[in-house]
Amino acid sequence: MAKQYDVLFRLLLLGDSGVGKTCLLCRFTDNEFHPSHISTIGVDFKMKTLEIDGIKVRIQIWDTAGQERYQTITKQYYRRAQGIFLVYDITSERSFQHIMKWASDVDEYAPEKIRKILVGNKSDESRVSSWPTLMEWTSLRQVPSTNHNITETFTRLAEQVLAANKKDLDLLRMSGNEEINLAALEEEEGLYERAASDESKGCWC
Ligand SMILES: Nc1nc2c(ncn2[C@@H]2O[C@H](COP(=O)(O)OP(=O)(O)OP(=O)(O)O)[C@@H](O)[C@H]2O)c(=O)[nH]1
Repeated sequence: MAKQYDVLFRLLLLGDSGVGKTCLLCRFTDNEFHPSHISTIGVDFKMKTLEIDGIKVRIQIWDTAGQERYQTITKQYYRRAQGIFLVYDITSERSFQHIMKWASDVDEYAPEKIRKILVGNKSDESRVSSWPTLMEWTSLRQVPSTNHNITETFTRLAEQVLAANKKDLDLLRMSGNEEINLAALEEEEGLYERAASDESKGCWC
């Protein structure tokens, strides 16, 4: 049987409630958009496979609730991620200001090697947050930002995770591993199953 992927890893969507994390994910995996805001409860995930430089990359994308009351739960997922999207809404300065808080939580709870990308969502709206502030922030924190389309945004972070783990991947490949699971899913079956059973509740679009 042909193998389904060469490498699997986990990405996490973080940001205030309402910035559009669930919609970003649904547009990426199912090409669907729904106008209503139904807050995510805890966490939810979807999978997608991309091909990058001839490598089949399976990504498991975790959509976290932006609401404060779920943050104890969602923080538990940081340390299992290889890449993080810090999402804000370009029409909400407040959501951009809160990025500092999200980023410092990532620094505290996520592995050092984690790759981050800043995403300004709702680019179809006319009000845009202050670009000088954005530039200052991204250069200070060395976090790249993106104004690309959805697929490009997910692909860009996946490329960065691949590049960050290249040495380990090469070693694993040389030792004959067929499918390389950076997310080490087998250790977390309970977590995985619980989230899967909640999927219909958390993400309807
Ligand atoms: N105009 C516009 N609206 C968007 C866009 N993306 C999302 N929205 C709207 O923003 C609202 C919130 O979107 P969600 O994806 O549910 O937000 P979320 O960040 O997942 O929210 P929580 O689950 O509460 O953390 C919804 O009404 C969406 O329709 C976008 O690109 N443009």
